[in-house]
Amino acid sequence: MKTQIEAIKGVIFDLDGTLVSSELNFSLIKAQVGCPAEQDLLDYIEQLPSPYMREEAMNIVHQHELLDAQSAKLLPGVLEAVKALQAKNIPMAIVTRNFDKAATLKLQHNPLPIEMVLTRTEAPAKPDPSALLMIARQWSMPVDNVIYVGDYLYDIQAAHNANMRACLYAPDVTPGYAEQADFVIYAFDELVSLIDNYAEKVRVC
Ligand SMILES: O=C(O)COP(=O)(O)O
Repeated sequence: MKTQIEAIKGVIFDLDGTLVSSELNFSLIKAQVGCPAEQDLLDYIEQLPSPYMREEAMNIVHQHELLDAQSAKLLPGVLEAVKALQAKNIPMAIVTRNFDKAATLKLQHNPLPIEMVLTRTEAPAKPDPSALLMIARQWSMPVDNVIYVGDYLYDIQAAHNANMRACLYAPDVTPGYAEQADFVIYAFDELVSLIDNYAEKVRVC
């Protein structure tokens, strides 16, 4: 049986560790809010028993995120790749687990020609696919035509939860979960070649 591979017509990016550098120390943040190392930080905060405890914990997270925003820098090759995709009229968006103020600051300090940005303030955090699906809907684009590019397991999971293809950006070490991604890139110029290979025509294998 032939499998049809849909063309890539839209690209959604993760923010931290993909477009910009991040020094968020999750071990430290978890220790400060009392979250067990193996538990997801946001899930842990959400299940805290009182609004006061949730607010206190979230304030700590916000402080770390705002501090991180001061030092975030565009990663190598990002601007060139984004401009190349813009020149090809590929719609682009950003989905991040950051809260809105931190994401806004990071992008103010590191401007990119990408207007649509969804944070955990606007949509449930990854690996929930809601933000990715909202963007595909906004673009009126089938999810098969959209790729999500990120550097972490949650990014792969969110893409697959949205029935999109997942592209892992792994510039340093290739993690074990890389095998779950549909594509792995080690540098940003590879993304442009990837889109070129998949943008023009629907390939059948
Ligand atoms: O703040 C985080 O948890 C990570 O942010 P990201 O989704 O942009 O990688």
